[in-house]
Amino acid sequence: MIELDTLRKSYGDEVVVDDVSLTLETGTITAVVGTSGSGKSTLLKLVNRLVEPESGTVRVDGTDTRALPLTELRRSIGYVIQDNGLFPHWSVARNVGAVPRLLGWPQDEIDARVSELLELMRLDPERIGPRYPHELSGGQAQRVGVARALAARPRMMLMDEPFGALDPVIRQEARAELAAIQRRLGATVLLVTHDMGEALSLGDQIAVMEAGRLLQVGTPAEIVLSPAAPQVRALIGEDERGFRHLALLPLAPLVRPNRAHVPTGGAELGEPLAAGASCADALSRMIWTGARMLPVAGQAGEPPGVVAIEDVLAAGRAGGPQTGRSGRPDGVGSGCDGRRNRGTGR
Ligand SMILES: Nc1ncnc2c1ncn2[C@@H]1O[C@H](COP(=O)(O)OP(=O)(O)OP(=O)(O)O)[C@@H](O)[C@H]1O
Repeated sequence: MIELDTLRKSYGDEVVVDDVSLTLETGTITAVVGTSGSGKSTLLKLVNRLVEPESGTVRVDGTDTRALPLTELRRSIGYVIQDNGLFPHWSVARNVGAVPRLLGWPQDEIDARVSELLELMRLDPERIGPRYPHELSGGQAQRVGVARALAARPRMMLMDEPFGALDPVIRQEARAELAAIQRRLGATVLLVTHDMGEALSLGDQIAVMEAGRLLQVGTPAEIVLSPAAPQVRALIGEDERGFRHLALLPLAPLVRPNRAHVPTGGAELGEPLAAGASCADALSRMIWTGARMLPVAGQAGEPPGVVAIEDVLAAGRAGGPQTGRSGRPDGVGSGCDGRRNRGTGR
């Protein structure tokens, strides 16, 4: 667990981080969102002590980070910054292997890890490994930056707009990949993003910042259903709340047996929706095809079923009969069980 306890930092007479307290549970992703200049990056830098707080404490598993040697602290925390921060005179492979090398890993293990991570990031180790950062596109350099941060399997990751330079398709894949890696490593992640959709799809917890202060901390469902301030409402987008809510809701609880004999796929309806799809995915397909009922693939050995537009709309309605404040179901058939629907957020 990482605890930020009343952290404060000023530059001149501007208080950039204003008594911020936040707990990051082990193995979770906390997404920090907020307007430009609200202090998000500075908050991240206070955690790995790239910036020292004027007052307040950061504790990692109960230990005040000031009690740890700075190099040990930094090596134990993966750090990804927007402009990737790669060493320009080092090859990609050397950049990715930097922390394992500092930690004294044997060279063959470093080489294997570098190849594994580059492949994970869809970068050909043979072709891209020997290149220098200036020979990469912005998106490739950003993926190398993420690979480097993951290299020594850190238990903590600080990520500052890690996907900003990626095109939408690769960004979606990179998000899904991050979620999978994070689950596998059980890492604790603090992620800064401008993109509310990214925050909602990746975050177990969302922290909204404004002028150095935390306006609201909550689950994605709490932020969407009960924004605590007009600024939070604005970040969500008044007219996007319905879709944002639907993107958080897994479709599975709404699936009925296929008694209506809806065709399972075909050119008109497309492939059946994946068992792990969100309610937003279903509604989007319904709008596009004009179908009011769609086939859904079965979960692990279950037969395929169908989903009806009425159920999707009812599940997405804020304050509707099925939706509680925390996003947990109050009744049978609700699609809103508060579970994050990672990787399909928009
Ligand atoms: N080293 C510094 N010296 C002086 N002022 C700074 C310094 N670093 C940040 N600031 C100021 O602190 C405020 C918060 O900056 P920060 O980078 O933390 O915001 P942010 O929310 O991450 O912004 P963005 O979303 O635009 O990246 C800004 O007004 C910025 O100008």
